[in-house]
Amino acid sequence: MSIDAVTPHAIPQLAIFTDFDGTLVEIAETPDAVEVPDTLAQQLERAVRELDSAFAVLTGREIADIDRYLAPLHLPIAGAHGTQRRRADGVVETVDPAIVLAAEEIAHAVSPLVQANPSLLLENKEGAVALHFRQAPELETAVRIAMEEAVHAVTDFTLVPGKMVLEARPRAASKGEALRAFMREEPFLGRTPIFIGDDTTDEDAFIAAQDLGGVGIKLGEGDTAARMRIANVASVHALIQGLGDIAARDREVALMH
Ligand SMILES: O=P(O)(O)OC[C@H]1O[C@H](O[C@H]2O[C@H](CO)[C@@H](O)[C@H](O)[C@H]2O)[C@H](O)[C@@H](O)[C@@H]1O
Repeated sequence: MSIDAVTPHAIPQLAIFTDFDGTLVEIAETPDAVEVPDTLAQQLERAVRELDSAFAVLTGREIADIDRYLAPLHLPIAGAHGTQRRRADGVVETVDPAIVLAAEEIAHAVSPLVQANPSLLLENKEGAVALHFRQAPELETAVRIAMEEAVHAVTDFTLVPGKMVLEARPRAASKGEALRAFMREEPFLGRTPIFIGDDTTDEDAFIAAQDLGGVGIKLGEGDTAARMRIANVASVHALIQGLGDIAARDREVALMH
């Protein structure tokens, strides 16, 4: 085969979606204690460039949290489990005030349990609530009961278990729906999605990526819909770097044709 017969793209043009906690950074004892490597933002910036900006974070955290950890990057982000979304053009979609209010009501309803047990940690996010029991694993059942009661008192919210946390989010929002929304827009449109995550809250997005012809990559063990696995956070960083390298090489080959 002559070199002219080689297709310009060695792999399909990719859109990379990644989770944050447990995937881009190691899990820490509390949400504020995560250690973000100094080089992470720079590493991501390069991959973002090589992938023509088809790179987004899908996270349970709020968008502002991720902006702070990945400064000066301002990536497309779905925050609070898909309740918030900042598109690639920088526009942040407005969260329905009824959803914001319902989340506040849930947080208010579980606050007596938190006041009685200061080792619990409540995160009151825009349109979602997380109740962490990492510092008090013995309170998992009490957390579940309180969150179930609180969610039943509002409309259209559901519970999602995470790592030593129980979260409430709107039924209509998920990382899967967020991934599908990004994929309908430039610069993601027409690309092949890859989603990397580590948690049960990532399952919707594994399924969405695979429905759209791409791949879900699960970090760690446990049942999953993802077709591929990756061992640890360091391997995720290496994978993102490698995919950036391939995109850069494909671009060079394409320029030669
Ligand atoms: O979707 P993610 O980006 O993985 O975010 C999921 C939740 O992550 C955070 O909680 C988890 O990470 C903490 C720091 O490592 C850890 O202390 C906690 O036990 C984990 O559950 C974050 O605080 C939540 O808001 C996110 O929804």
